Amino acid sequence: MRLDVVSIFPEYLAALDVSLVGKAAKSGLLDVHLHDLREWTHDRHRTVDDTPYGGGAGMVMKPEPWGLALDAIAPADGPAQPRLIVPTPAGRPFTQELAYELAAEPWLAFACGRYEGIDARVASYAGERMRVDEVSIGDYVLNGGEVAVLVMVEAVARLLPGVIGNPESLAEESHSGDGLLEYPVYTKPTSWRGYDVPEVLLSGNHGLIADWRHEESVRRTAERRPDLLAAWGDVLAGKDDSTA
Ligand SMILES: NC(=S)c1ccno1
Repeated sequence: MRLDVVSIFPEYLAALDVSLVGKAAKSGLLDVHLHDLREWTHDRHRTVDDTPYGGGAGMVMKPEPWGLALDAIAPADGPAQPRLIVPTPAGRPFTQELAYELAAEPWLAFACGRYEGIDARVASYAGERMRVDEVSIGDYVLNGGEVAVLVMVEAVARLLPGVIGNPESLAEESHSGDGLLEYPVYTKPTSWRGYDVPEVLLSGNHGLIADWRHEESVRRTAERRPDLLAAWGDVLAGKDDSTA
């Protein structure tokens, strides 16, 4: 998978060189290209923003540098186009399902907005030749898209074949498989500061252990994410219309 990230703070994305994503890049599973948006400015001050039409606080990122950046990274007459992801609090939710979808793409490009955001015409222009998704990692506002890109790249990269050691572990994670939250996990010692590992986990009875883990997943989901449990209930009751 090729990844391009455009930002006015490309050094923010240095974290992509470490840990799991860094290993994937070094092994050739990821081909990461970081770009400084200011490469595509031509004035003395390397201006990337201006005041918003219609008034209001803050500044808006100018379309010109973004247009030149997209044209340089993914020329209109090129053999392929990336899927463009624009992190924004106004975007569709980033979910594990979307992470799996993005992990199947051969080329992703991320546009990191700053200030009040990127001139809306940039997404329209890009949309003429590539799929554009405006995506939010949560209902809160950051100072820019860089942190969101780090989150999304880690969530996507770890799903790529060969990136994590044991792909079986992906099946039992929160928000995967049955869509419930993951059950609590324990390791040695069996007793620690007066806290004991649940007896069932020491029983060696795999059926009982599986039942206990499912019950714990349902309990946790009911306590912390009843919204997920409602959706799960609909699926069980055959009301799920996602296949409609
Ligand atoms: N919630 C997201 S993705 C965001 C981007 C910029 N600010 O918030």
